[in-house]
Amino acid sequence: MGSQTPLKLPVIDFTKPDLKPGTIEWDLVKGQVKQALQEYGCFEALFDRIPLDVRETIFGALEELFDLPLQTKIRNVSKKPYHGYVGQYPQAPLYESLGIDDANIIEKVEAQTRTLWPDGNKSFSNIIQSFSKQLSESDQMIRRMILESYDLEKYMDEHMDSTNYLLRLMKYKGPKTTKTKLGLHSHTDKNIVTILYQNEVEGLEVQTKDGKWFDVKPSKGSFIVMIGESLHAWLNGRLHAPYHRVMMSGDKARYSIGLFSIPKGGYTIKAPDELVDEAHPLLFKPFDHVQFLGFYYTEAGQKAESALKVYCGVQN
Ligand SMILES: O=C(O)CCC(=O)C(=O)O
Ligand SMILES: [Fe+2]
Repeated sequence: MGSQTPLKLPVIDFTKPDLKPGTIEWDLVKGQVKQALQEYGCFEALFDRIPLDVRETIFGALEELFDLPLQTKIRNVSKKPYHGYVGQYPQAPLYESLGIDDANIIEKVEAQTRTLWPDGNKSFSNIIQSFSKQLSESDQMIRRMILESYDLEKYMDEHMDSTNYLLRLMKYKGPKTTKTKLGLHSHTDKNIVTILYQNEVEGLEVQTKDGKWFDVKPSKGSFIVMIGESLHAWLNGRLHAPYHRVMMSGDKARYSIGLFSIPKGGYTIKAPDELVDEAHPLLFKPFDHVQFLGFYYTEAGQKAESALKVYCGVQN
């Protein structure tokens, strides 16, 4: 909490012109991505696909959203657990969030916007969709690099087609104390890749592989890319899915946005044969992400240190 381990995440620059597969630039960045994800499970990323004015005005859209009455916000529901409105939890009193499923697809965003604003809200749905669409292209670029790094090109189309995008919009109230208060409890993400974007209020902390917490302080306008447990499992443990949490202090609200690439229900996550051998025995039995989430949100799933290991871990 606060000024603990003075560690700075690697910063990876994706803004170079002509960052295309097959170029020297691409291979250099690809190497940095692999190294950062093996070591920390996350890195800070510079992307320039999303115009600066969108990056700045999107927090205004979040403010407008969270200023809606609670009765309105709870109309944001989803069949999948943790995809709709989450908040008013005694264990996390500062935290509130909403989810937009298939946030890169305009018709889907407009329909979900109408549950909040019955007459629609064009400026809200447009900014949410364009932010998500551009960021989903960055997600795909990073996943392409990861698959190439492990010589898994033949799975590229299947892998890309097996996910959809959830955008979560989050608000953490300032606790208005000098003492640090929990914003969001320590967890690993359960999906494939998460890309986080935040306003100027810090609070995200990540745990290193050897258990030390450190503050993540992205520079203005940059993003945090993080691996979830579904990718960790699919790659048979090659990349690390880090524990992280949010700790809050001060008066100001933290707004953050997460784009989550999530395996579709019905798609079985199974480590490719290429990644399973004597030195790397299979870590997880094949599983369905949506069914796993069902377990994760049970009492047993919440209690487990690693819900995925309890659910489908192989005893080696
Ligand atoms: O607000 C943040 O920066 C982190 C959010 C997060 O970890 C999550 O939604 O899974
Ligand atoms: Fe997370």
